[in-house]
Amino acid sequence: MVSLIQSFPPYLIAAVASNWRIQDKPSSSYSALTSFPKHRRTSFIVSAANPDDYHATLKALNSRNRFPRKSLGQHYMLNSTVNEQLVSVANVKNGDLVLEIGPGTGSLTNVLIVAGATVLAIEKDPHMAALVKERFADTDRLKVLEEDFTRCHIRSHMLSLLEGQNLAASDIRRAKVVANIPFNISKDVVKQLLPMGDIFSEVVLLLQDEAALRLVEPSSKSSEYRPINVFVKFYSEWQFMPLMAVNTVYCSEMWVFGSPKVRCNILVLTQVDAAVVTFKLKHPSEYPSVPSIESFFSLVHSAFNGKRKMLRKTLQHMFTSSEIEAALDGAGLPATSRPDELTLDDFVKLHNSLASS
Ligand SMILES: C[S@@+](CC[C@H](N)C(=O)[O-])C[C@H]1O[C@@H](n2cnc3c(N)ncnc32)[C@H](O)[C@@H]1O
Repeated sequence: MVSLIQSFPPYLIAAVASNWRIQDKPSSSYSALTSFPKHRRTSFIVSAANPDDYHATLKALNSRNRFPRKSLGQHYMLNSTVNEQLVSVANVKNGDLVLEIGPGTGSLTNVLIVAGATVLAIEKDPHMAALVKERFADTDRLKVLEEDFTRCHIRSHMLSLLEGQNLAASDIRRAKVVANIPFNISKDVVKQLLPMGDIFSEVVLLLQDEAALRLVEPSSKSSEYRPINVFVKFYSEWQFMPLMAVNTVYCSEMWVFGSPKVRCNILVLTQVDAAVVTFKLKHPSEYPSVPSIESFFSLVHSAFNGKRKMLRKTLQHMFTSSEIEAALDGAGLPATSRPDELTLDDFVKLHNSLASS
């Protein structure tokens, strides 16, 4: 890490020591930091994107004396064009109701409000929730809830907002989700939101490209194929748009060895390969026809217990071998089928055939 930092020209290394104050012109150099007392926490910036984007973000963080926190996946967006792309992909129009997860400093929230949306923002970090409330205190088109999205009752929050809109039946539109989410909760977010096609028309997420590909790309006969891929296809039609080198800022820790040794919080301005994934949610009336969605996914999960095993083995705690073979036959599948060979349609046929046996 030290050699990485040293490889940057000094003007790209902004020492923002002295309690995290931002300097308009990065001036201090890396070597200046080594004169700080041992174990003193300090911070500095490596590399630089568009100065306006990073200064706006850093000033917002500085106003609350905050570092981006790794545990909360706080990678803050420094490309305002990416925020605009997200809003345009979701086709956000005047009067839309939009759910944003993790508004952070409010850079995407701002673009949503400018586009005319009313925004419900769920932010787990109390400091960032307070920052966003303060930043948009002048508008009544933002409601910020300080909650953990993975634990909140999003359906009841959305229903009370939709009901409160007092719209005529012909004007009621389903809401949208537009968010740059922390990568560590991307699977939870997808699992919670995709079955809500009665409330949301689309979910547009900025995801790390590898996480995005794991969710949407693997199809049957691929070694990466998992129950989550069957789940995504059951509830949505998706589109994937890769974005190379998106500028974000996050915080990392390092020891700078010297005399004395200094522990630093480093603000790293970095570029990540991300992707915008749009899930067009099916309305519940469009879901594949199964007698029970719960028992359908229970079958899919059981089928993948022992991915390389044949279904007549993995499902034998639920059905007899002859029931499974008859159902496979009824679904037009070989008796030796394995879970990663079945498409969504195949699973539906297999489930329905077993359910009626
Ligand atoms: C990747 S940052 C994105 C921030 C901002 N939207 C942007 O584009 O710069 C993720 C945000 O989600 C928040 N967050 C993390 N875990 C969360 C959770 N479980 N529920 C709600 N917000 C969460 C973080 O505090 C942070 O503000």
